[in-house]
Amino acid sequence: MTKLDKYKGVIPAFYACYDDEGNISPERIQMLAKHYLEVGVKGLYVGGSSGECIYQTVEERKLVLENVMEAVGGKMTIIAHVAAPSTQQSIELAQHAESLGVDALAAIPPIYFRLPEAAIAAYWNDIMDSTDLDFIVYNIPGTTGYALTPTLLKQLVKNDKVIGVKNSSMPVQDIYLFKNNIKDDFIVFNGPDEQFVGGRVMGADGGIGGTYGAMPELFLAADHAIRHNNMDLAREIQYRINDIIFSFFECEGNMYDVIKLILAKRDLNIGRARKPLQPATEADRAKIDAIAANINAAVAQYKPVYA
Ligand SMILES: CC(=O)N[C@H](C=O)[C@@H](O)[C@H](O)[C@H](O)CO
Ligand SMILES: CC(=O)C(=O)O
Repeated sequence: MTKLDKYKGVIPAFYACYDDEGNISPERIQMLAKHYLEVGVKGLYVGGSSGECIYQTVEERKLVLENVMEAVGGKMTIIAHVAAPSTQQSIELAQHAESLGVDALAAIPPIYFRLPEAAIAAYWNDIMDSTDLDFIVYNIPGTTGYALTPTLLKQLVKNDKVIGVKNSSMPVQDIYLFKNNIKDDFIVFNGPDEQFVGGRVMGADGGIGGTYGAMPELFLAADHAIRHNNMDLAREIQYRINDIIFSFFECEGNMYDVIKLILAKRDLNIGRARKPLQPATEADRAKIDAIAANINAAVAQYKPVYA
């Protein structure tokens, strides 16, 4: 068992939990966190895209993390995503997360302005310098417009706090770039859920994903198949996962709103996605019923792989 084993596995990106008025719901946060603990995932990634972080205030984000920690802290690995519009707010969130006892911090690059790489490095280093926690660099060029380079990563890892990269770029070969020749005992998390199996084969140690929370059992089954070298089964499960993810995208509503409506059908009501994320439409409702049934069928089929 190495110090980094606690990060190796299936880590759902935790969804924003609101009450029926759209305010942060401590009860629903605790309910959802306990649900994932029971399902048996390795940890939770709190306050990322799936947590709708950019649509929440610093105070709201603190409340979210406090409730996750109260419900499952110490029982699962908790990674707090703390990037916020300013460095000052990001540091405030980082220090708050440290005071709650999370395992690690993660951050996207600075948002909105296209800043030079030196400013991006300084942003990540400022956050790292503000706590003693492990730090995960988040590479998600599709949404941030900045693609992490191995050159910058080699510079960043001079700081021992950097333990890994969450890689959400699309080329699976980027996992090789961030895994190979960076430093010993370095973690890469697969980002795109549609290529969880491909990323793992390329060397990702685990995954953090935005759709895991809708069907964690399928990712646990795929993870089990990979660990047991059953690649035909791993691929079969990945294809089933992808059919489900692509059906999310056939809805007019935003994926997170669609997923929330699916979770509500399983007695996991966490409210709706915040605007400007588009709400699911009436026309989506029938599709959502069918997707929920498809997820249930896939879970019934593949949960026995690991359970
Ligand atoms: C761009 C984006 O949000 N990527 C997420 C994180 O890597 C993924 O987990 C996606 O939510 C998922 O692959 C669905 O497309
Ligand atoms: C999907 C993901 O990793 C996030 O919520 O940031």
